[in-house]
Amino acid sequence: MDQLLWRVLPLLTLLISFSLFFYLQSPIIKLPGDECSLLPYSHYWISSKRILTSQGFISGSVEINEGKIVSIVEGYGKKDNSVHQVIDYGDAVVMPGLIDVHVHLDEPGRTDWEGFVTGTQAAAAGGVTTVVDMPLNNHPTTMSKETLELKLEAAEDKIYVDVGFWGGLVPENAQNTSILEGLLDAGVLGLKSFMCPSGIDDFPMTTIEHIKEGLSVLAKYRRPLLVHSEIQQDSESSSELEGNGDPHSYKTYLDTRPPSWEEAAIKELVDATKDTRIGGSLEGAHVHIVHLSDSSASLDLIKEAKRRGDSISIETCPHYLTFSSEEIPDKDTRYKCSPPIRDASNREKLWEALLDGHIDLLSSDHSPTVPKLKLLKEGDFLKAWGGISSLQFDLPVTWSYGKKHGLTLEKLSLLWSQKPAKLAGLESKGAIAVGNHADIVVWQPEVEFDLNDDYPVFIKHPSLSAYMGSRLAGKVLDTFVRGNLVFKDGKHAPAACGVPILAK
Ligand SMILES: NC(=O)NC(NC(N)=O)C(=O)[O-]
Ligand SMILES: [Zn+2]
Ligand SMILES: [Zn+2]
Repeated sequence: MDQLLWRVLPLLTLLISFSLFFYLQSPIIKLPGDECSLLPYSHYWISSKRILTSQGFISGSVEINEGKIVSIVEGYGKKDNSVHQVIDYGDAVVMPGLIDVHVHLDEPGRTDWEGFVTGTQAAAAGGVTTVVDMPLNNHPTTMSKETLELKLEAAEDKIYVDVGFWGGLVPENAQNTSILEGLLDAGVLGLKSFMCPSGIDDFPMTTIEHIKEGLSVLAKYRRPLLVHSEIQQDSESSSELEGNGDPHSYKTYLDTRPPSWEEAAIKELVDATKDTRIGGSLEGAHVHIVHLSDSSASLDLIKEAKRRGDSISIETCPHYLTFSSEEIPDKDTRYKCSPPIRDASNREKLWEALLDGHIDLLSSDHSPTVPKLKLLKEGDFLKAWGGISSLQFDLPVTWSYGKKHGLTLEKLSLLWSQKPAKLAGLESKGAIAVGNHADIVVWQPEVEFDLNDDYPVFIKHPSLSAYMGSRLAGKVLDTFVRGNLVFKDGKHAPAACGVPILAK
């Protein structure tokens, strides 16, 4: 009997110490009712042969505990599944989650257009772990502390990924800097303004004088101003064409918004940004040109400003890199946006600028509406709502077209995670690095899929997206936001546990 005991005892001790080990790790066991994550633990390792860290690709594991990345270990297969909670992704790519800094979520006020639930579920399904919401299309527009508070209230328990907010710079608050300071103190990550009509009555356009006022306030806060850079030109040709062309033809619309609109706005902006240089009167302020379409004179002006040392950056969007005006079918208003999608040679020059680093980052400018206002049946390009619907497809669209142009995964991540994090001032996001939020997308660049009616699309109005019907490469498997597995195999976590991001 004694002998038997001596044989069993070491085994028993081993068993007890194992159980104790797991018990002590037990923050990994979440409280019942915590429905933020599809994982039952919060301390675990992600392993893969292709992990894109801030130091480049490694084969190995990322340790995640309580929402943060706590260690990164090289050597795939080194983590023993029987001792640790390991999620082994094989050769799927593990990359920082995408940060989409230009999204119109339209809530409160126009939840029938999009909304926090649908928009952020679409983001999670597309590997986008943070979105920054635009101050317009929601009603009221976000241009004061009070209207930001309405946004925050509306977002409560509805966001599946983290959400930051841009505030609006409009004539009213540009002339009353205490409203502007109140808005910035309340936590918007920066401001956004339009140099042409925005299409929304309670978001009026700003002149360069308003913009300079805004920049002088922003300089103190060291936060950026994002500008929709088009100024309407009263050239005879544009007004003539607006009246006379066939509204069902895309070219009619294209001709009403020539590149000279973008050029005129950017000319005024780069004149102002010379003061953002070190030692200048606007040092600390930064101008970010949103959704650049014109890859000729407008781009040259910005390149020159950058060379001089101005604090200025540019984004473009996948639709300008994917589509071309020649290919847009008559009456297909899904492609209408401003500035407009231009011809194929313009698109190729945009790719060149993107790959050469002259264009800093990518964003979706996801700007949906209700199908009725997109006039899909009538097909009237002049009257239809301008805006592209694409949030869920940022990653596969960029990759599908980008790889043909020589885009690498490293560059893709720079454009979609690292640079956007920098623009929005999100210091703990945008890279897989120790100490950062565990915001991660796991995806298979080589896997193709058809974006057809059977595909699970979470944006509110899939029929408005010009990408529907296309075949894309790059399948998102899983998405983690601050360590919570928020999306897996087509399903979201039961609760919406994204966090509103406010600047301090
Ligand atoms: N009111 C809008 O959402 N406008 C948007 N519309 C586009 N891009 O067509 C935009 O970002 O300018
Ligand atoms: Zn715009
Ligand atoms: Zn927009």
